[in-house]
Amino acid sequence: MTIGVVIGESRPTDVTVQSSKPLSVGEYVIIDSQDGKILGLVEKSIISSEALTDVRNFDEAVESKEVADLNSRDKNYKVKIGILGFLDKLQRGQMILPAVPPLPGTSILEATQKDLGVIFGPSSEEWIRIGSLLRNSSIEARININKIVSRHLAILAMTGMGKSNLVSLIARHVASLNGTLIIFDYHNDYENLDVPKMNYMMAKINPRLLPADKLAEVIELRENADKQQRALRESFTESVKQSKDFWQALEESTRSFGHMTKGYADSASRVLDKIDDAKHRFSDILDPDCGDPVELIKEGRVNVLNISELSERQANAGLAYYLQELLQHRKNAVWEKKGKSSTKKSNKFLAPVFVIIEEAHVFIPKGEHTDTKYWASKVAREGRKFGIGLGVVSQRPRNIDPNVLSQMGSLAIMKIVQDDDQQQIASAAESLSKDLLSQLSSLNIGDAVLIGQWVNLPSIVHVDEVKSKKSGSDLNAVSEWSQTDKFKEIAKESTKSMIQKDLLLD
Ligand SMILES: Nc1ncnc2c1ncn2[C@@H]1O[C@H](COP(=O)(O)OP(=O)(O)OP(=O)(O)O)[C@@H](O)[C@H]1O
Repeated sequence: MTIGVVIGESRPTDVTVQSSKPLSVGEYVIIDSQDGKILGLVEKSIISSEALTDVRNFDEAVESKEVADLNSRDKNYKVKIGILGFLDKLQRGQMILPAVPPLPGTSILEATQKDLGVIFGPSSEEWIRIGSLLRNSSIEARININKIVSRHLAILAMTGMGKSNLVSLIARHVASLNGTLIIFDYHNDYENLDVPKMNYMMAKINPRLLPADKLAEVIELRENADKQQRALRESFTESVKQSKDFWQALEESTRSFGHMTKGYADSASRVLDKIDDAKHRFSDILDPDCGDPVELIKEGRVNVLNISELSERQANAGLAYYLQELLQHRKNAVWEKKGKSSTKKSNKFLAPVFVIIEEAHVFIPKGEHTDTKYWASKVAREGRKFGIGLGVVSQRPRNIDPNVLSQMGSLAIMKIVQDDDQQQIASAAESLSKDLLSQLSSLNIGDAVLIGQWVNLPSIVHVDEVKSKKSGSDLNAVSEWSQTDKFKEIAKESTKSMIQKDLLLD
């Protein structure tokens, strides 16, 4: 059905159209050009009224409204449509723009399932459903999961706009494909994630496996306390690492270093305090007897590593360790497959893994060195060769390291209003056009702009809500307070009856 006609000047990249009804920004349409069907995206939509133009006061506005209501030709729907390429070529994955612009007078048609289905919802196994097109809601939106494992992913949005919902959706699909996913969960958002055979665990750090400077970080020695750093470094010997009782051996070694080394008694004693403190405060996290924590990750499963109990520095050291080890395991596995491995050690992670880092701006910050950033950049650069994909999730894209962000081959961007966040994303993602960028502040919860290699074309979609996901949703303080009130009554009553019982017993 014809819904518009090309008018005015027309270009190979965009046309202006007079339409029969208002069209939504983000809607796909077909331009029935002289050279074949072209897919277009509504980029601008303007409605004007002849009668209500140049109105000078309220009375005139009221009168003009009556005139406008009576005149069926009063409203004018003008639309700017961006040209995406020839439809048949896009359906085969090629983006070819017309050399000659569509002629003025060319008809604009509604896009059908047959036109769009192949482009936005290919049916092969690696394309997983993520939702539907926001403006053509009958069309399924799918993403290519292979591309995010090989070329990485960023999920960026203001808080509460649906980042963890999207992560949960991806996790479900990965689980159904028997893939290996590791989520570093900084706010304990995924404990109740409803995926089969999920492996949920507290992230642990085995102090024996750390280099001395990292051990200093996790027991929270001050960075510039040089003498304490040295005391720990010298005491943290191979025999301490191998000893049965790690903490005791480390303490003895530190004590003896303090005695033997002139001018270090006080520093060693401070290190001993720190060790004692860490041993008690972080007993759940720093575990010298947990073996290699990477061994606890299960292949072919969704693994959620709760890092919410770790301090920022500990989480950083922990994440860096996991990333380094995972990359090494994948390298060994790939080399072994190619018959180039020099180690006889049996490798874990024989198939690709996907790692998601929540709160990426904390661990991969702009303008500041962190170990996680070092390893994340390495994974971002080398992951493609070795089958380790990185997913970064953040509500503050402006604070993420731009180099790492620009290595993310695919992006899901939800509502973002801050200008500097938008600019940072725009400079990291070439395929984010100005028009799509301008859409970001008007998106609703669960709406996302998808760009990059995981989609055939940039698209605006509404992501499916993961209904059974209990995590992440805002808590209902009012209802919980009313429950607490009831509990208080019960508590009061039961205490009363106990007091009565006690009196009777007396
Ligand atoms: N696609 C969606 N459709 C409908 N509702 C959604 C969708 N995605 C998320 N929501 C709702 O929005 C709320 C916040 O979602 P979510 O926890 O995923 O956001 P978030 O961006 O991860 O937030 P935070 O930054 O606080 O972690 C939830 O209550 C969720 O049910």
